[in-house]
Amino acid sequence: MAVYTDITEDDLIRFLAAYDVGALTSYKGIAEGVENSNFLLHTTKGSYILTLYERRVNADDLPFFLGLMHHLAERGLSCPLPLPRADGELLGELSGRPAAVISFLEGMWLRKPEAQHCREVGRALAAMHVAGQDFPLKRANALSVAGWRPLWQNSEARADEVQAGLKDEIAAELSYLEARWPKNLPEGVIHADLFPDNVFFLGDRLSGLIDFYFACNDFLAYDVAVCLNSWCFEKNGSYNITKGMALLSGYQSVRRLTAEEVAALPLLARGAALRFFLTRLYDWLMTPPGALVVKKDPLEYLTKIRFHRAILSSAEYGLTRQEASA
Ligand SMILES: Nc1ncnc2c1ncn2[C@@H]1O[C@H](COP(=O)(O)OP(=O)(O)O)[C@@H](O)[C@H]1O
Ligand SMILES: N[C@@H](CCOP(=O)(O)O)C(=O)O
Repeated sequence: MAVYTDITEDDLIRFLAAYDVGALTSYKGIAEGVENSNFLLHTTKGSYILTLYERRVNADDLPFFLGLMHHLAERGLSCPLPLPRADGELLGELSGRPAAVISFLEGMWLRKPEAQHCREVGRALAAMHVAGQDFPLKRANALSVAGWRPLWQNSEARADEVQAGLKDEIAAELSYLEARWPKNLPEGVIHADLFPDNVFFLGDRLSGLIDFYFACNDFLAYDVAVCLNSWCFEKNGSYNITKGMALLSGYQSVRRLTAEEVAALPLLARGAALRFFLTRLYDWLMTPPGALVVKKDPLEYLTKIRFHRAILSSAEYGLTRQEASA
């Protein structure tokens, strides 16, 4: 359960007095998520999410995240909205953390997404990329290639505790990617963490995207790679090309990938897999015992790195031969 910071009812009531949300009737910590502390609030006016921003979120970045949610919602994308306080601010402070009240998004995330859901996610991702094009704020991706080595250096010495040989394999992978990482692909605002637990569905219909707290400016196709990794692999580690095909065709029904993006896909997918491997490895090794969070398995992402390493052509992800060789 991701509740890193606890709150008291008295503090919460005082905090909510600055918002037009009615009177608190109940609240509870949410047993999901990894990064921030989230609480579900019920008030006389409805349901809301209270988020306390934790360790990986830099308070200076919050205007970017919260502003982006507004920008996307104004352009018709379904995502939650931060509520303004009476003084017009979107952020307050609770239990010593920056905190916001966010509108409640109806729906559930899918534990077993099918190809049709992957198609919807591809479409929604591309719609987000298009809607983000005129977002005026900028935020560099702190977890892109330049951020991987410092992250690795924190875990490297203990990597072989997780699996023998990991230290050498990841060192080689990192050097390979650093030397070849693309420089000139189409850029824009990306979600950067659009995993199944950040996409809500009502029945088979996508009802919205949440968790914009890794959003940043980076290669658009890198976001596609993050989604291929998180939506199109089965629990046994195999890549499901039907899901890949659906996700890519859904994406391209809204925004076509350029020939350069298609050619870069295996490398981007490898990098995206390394990025999540590294944050998971760090958390695996560093999270203190007893912390109220479910740690995610880094080895799931090692399997994905190895899969992408063996890819010879982007057609293997589910692009048609024509698209893959254009
Ligand atoms: N706006 C929202 N509406 C409804 N539920 C939400 C909303 N935001 C978060 N949640 C719930 O909180 C959980 C964790 O949120 P998330 O933003 O993924 O946390 P974290 O930033 O810690 O990863 C989600 O899986 C969902 O159950
Ligand atoms: N999606 C990341 C971890 C971040 O968790 P989220 O709950 O913020 O999506 C992973 O799976 O490693």
